[in-house]
Amino acid sequence: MDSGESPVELKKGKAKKAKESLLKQKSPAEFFADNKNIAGFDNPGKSLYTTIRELVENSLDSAESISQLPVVEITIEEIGKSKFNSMIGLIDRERVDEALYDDFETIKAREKRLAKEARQQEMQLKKAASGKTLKEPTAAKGMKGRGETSIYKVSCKDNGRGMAHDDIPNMFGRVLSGTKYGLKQTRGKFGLGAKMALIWSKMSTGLPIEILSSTRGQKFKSFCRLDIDIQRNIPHIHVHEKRENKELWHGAEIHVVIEGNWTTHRSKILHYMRQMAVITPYAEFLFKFVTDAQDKNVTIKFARRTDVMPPVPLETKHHPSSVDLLLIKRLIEETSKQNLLQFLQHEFVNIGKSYAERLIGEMGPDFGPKTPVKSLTSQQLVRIHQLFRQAKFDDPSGDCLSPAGEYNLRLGIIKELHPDLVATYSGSPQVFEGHPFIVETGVSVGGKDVKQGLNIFRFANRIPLLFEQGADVVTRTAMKRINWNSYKINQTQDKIGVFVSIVSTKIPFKGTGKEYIGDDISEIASAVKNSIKQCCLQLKTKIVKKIQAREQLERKRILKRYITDVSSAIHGVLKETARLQVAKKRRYGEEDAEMLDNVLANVIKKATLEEKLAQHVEQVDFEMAMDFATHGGVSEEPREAIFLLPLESKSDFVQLHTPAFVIRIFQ
Ligand SMILES: Nc1ncnc2c1ncn2[C@@H]1O[C@H](COP(=O)(O)OP(=O)(O)OP(=O)(O)O)[C@@H](O)[C@H]1O
Repeated sequence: MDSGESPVELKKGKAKKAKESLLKQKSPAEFFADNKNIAGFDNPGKSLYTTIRELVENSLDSAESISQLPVVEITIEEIGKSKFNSMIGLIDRERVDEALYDDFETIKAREKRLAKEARQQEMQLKKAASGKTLKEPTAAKGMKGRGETSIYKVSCKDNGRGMAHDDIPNMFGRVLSGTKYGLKQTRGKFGLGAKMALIWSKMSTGLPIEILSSTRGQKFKSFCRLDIDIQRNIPHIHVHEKRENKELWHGAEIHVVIEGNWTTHRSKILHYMRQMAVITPYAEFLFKFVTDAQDKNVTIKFARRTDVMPPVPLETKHHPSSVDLLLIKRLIEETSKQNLLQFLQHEFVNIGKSYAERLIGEMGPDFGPKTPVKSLTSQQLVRIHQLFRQAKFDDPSGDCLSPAGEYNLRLGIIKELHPDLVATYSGSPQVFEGHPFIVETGVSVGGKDVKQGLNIFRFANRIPLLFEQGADVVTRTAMKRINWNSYKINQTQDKIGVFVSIVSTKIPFKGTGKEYIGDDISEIASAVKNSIKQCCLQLKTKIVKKIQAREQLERKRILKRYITDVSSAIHGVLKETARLQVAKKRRYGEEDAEMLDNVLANVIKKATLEEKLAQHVEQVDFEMAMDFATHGGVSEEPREAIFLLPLESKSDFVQLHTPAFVIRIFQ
């Protein structure tokens, strides 16, 4: 068709159209660079925290994947802006136009600030004199103080699996690439963390990331220095070479230089490390913060407390109820199985051969066990998907999961809170959207350095979660759905520790920053509630016993307090009565008369009465304790049958029941 336009006009038209088009594309790297907050890189301080997290979690995943007890060394070296400038060959410049800078103050503004500070100081002094608590004076506008950022070199070294030489550039320089997309309990999942650290370094310092790595038995170490082409989402390699590895070291060592803020996030970073050490007691962590101001340096070694590692989580297959149409299509593309029967049987959990046959029968006449799976039409896939949604399948088992274990949780609580009482509970595997999960909980009461009220510690796939506490399912459940009073625990006054660890093949984090688990998945919310309640029930028994023991002690103490007075009163009455008997004013029976004689002869003294009364109080106390134990006191404890078996086993026995145990005596 002839438009009647000349080639020049056509070209111009096309260029105009291109200019007018609003359609633009973004690469994943560009998207995350623009929205770095959703990956936990909200500001320089938080970015420092998240970078450390991502590197540490990669190191642990890596060491655990080869069943190696992890040793992780983390160093944060403060470089400072001036040192950084000289590192990149930028000469420091003196300020010329002071008024250009954000922290510039006019003489008037300075006078105003000084006057305000003097007023504040005066008020503080007055408050201090009247014994009132003092508030930190707020920094005046223009003074950066805690907000000051700096440049840090973050290094993380581990003894893990290492990476294949050729894979390194993509592992660190292509957003959404990784080895943890399978259905398996791992800390990492998205294929994003390490790349975000690199994107942040590119955005804040412009410096590349450095990786040194070697796999087990490999005679060379791979060294790679790279940054990322954000628009194209591909690695931009500066150096990628093999180096000598005489000591046959295996693991990875990552160095990245980023802007951060140690001052504002120091406590969160240390808190994270401490909690990581709590939930990973089989790992050794060496944490260092190095700066020019020697007194600010930090070195902490979190020693390994056990050599027993939880079993390595296993990769599992999809549960039919958890797959969507896209996933079914992908599984069909990837499967090596030829026909529908084999496909159903081998690519999913909980579909045995006979169940697969029944499912195929239910799909209709167009389907048969021998139907080539790759020939299925889109409609047929929809039919399969619909059936997967409606049919009944056994729940996936939790065998592929590796929970931290009640023992580790208890150890952690004792280490963190030094409580007076602690109870732990490990729930059986449960399921949400076809993914198995296990909730383990520890609840404690009392302890030193613990604040009153609820102290909540959350872990997901053995990662400590420190941000967004208020929106998390654990916090909400503990605050709103547990009636602490009914377990004799005071929610506001007692020092309560709540540790909850959830593991799953899929943790439904809100956002890629892995900061909290929402409160909207009813299966998880009810499992969390149940496991906290189970701990509370155990605690209630202990607390009731403690209260009873305390009351008993108190009763004894009160009774004992009266012994002296009561004894002297009785002794006085007896003496008076004895005198009346001597004066023949009154006559008593033989036994009483003898007792009165003894009083007069000082055989029965005040001390004798005191001693007898004290013995009586002890006796009554003992009888009451026995009575309590026989009538239900001990019955709240879990009972276990103990049997004394004869060498040659006979089944003829009598059974004796006591409140605490059962004895079987064989005849
Ligand atoms: N220290 C390490 N040792 C061995 N492999 C590593 C190490 N760090 C990263 N990797 C590899 O690089 C891949 C990408 O890491 P990255 O942190 O970007 O994502 P991820 O850990 O898979 O997922 P997430 O974004 O959820 O953390 C990992 O899947 C892992 O295979």
